[in-house]
Amino acid sequence: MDRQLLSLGSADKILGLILTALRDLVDYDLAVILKITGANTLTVQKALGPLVNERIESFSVDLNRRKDLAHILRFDQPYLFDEHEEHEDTYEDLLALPEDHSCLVAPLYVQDTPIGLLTLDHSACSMFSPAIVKFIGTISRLIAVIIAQNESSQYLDSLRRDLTRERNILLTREASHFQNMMGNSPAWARVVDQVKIVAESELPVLIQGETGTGKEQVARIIHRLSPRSDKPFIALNCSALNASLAESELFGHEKGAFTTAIVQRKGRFEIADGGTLFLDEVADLPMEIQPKLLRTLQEGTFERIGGEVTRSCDVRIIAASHMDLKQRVQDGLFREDLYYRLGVYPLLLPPLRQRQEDIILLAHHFIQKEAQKSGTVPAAISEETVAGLLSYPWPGNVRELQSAISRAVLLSKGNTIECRHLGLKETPLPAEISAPDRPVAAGSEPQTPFPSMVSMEKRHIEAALIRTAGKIYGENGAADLLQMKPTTLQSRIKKLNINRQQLLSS
Ligand SMILES: Nc1ncnc2c1ncn2[C@@H]1O[C@H](COP(=O)(O)OP(=O)(O)OP(=O)(O)O)[C@@H](O)[C@H]1O
Repeated sequence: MDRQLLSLGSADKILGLILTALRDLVDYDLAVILKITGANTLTVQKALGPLVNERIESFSVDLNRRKDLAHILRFDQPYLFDEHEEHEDTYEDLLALPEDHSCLVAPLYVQDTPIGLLTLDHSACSMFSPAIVKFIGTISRLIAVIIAQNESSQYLDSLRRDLTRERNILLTREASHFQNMMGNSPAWARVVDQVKIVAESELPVLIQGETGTGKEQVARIIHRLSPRSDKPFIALNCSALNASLAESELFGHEKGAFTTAIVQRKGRFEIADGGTLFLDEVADLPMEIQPKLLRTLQEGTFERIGGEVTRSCDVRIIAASHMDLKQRVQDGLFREDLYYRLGVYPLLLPPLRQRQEDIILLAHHFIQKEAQKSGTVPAAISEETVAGLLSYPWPGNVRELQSAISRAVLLSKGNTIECRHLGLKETPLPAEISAPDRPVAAGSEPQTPFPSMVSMEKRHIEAALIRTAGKIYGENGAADLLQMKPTTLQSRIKKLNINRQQLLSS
């Protein structure tokens, strides 16, 4: 549509255009469009012509009092006042009109409903011929449609604004859910996408990933983004639970059910009713209890230990494991049917070494958190430290990085963090989940080339640019973050062929 048409804007502007155009066709001294508003009141929307004054522009009249106007409004046709007929002036003496003048009033109808009035006045007599009256009859129908159309588009506009506001609130809320789960790498972006999708559903989710990759955090975010967010999120760590303890934790017990059951206790299923139950380290759940869990998941019912009442519950299950659960099934340590029940939506969290772009980002995030805690300026990190962080395999993933940074901030005593402050030791990687990704033992054939310093520097600068949304200069700019001169940073960006636009849109 024509941009000018779209920007016509307010009703006042549109009605002004209509009355101006009308004046080219019909000679008038005053043309007024009034609208029926609220409690049977006619209110001036727009007035034009030499006789306009401020009082006319703010004029409104109660139709219960003005029976003459109410009567005219009952019929969808213009009414021309007889010039010699005694009639009450529409604008109740606000106009200085001679005794004999021309006055035409046309109701504005949308289908069968009157929505307002168009009045035309002229100081001279006999200005409105029958042809003009007929023409005004037609034009008033068009004016009515335009007014109604404008109102509905304003209504749609306000709805759109409300929806946008609502969407922004939701997005901010969603963004705040992810704010402690940092990451810009493609691998992490895929996790975030999946989390958003699965959160809206009721599907059971099985989160797998090495230790410290953020499984519990992700489970909490799924719950917070789900329709169950106002109901409880209850977590149970299944490791180190024997069968009877696991049963009691899951389903509760009645008083006296066993020697130590001195009081009755609800289980996690009962407490989580309506919400989400997070079964952490589910691979460790004793075999004996697995059929009972399966039954509850299938039927939504359970009994407390020592209880006879069958209770029902409505619980969404999110399970997590740092072990490969399928392998546990193959090893005969986990029931296959339960595995399929829990793993309807599998979510694999990438290890930190597969999120190279995030390592420096997370390191800065944790440095900042430390600085916030101690009320000091965030520590800087040396280039050697950056290379060290990027080449380390991070068997303990984000948790290990977080601990390394906390330690380094302490040891560096407010100075630049050096590699030695991190205290990283080469450790074998966990075998369970990331077999294809294990590091190459010294002396054996490397699977992937060791990253060069130049590629590390490029990644580091890219991470800083992503973090500052491409800003180089000034406070909180990438140069500030990297503690280098902005001009030096710019020349490095050029030299390393970093395309800021591409980087930020990817
Ligand atoms: N993307 C991330 N951004 C910021 N912090 C993170 C991120 N991922 C994990 N963390 C932090 O790392 C720590 C470990 O996360 P979490 O406990 O969720 O991991 P996990 O996979 O459940 O660990 P485990 O297997 O040992 O139970 C937490 O302090 C968490 O806040």
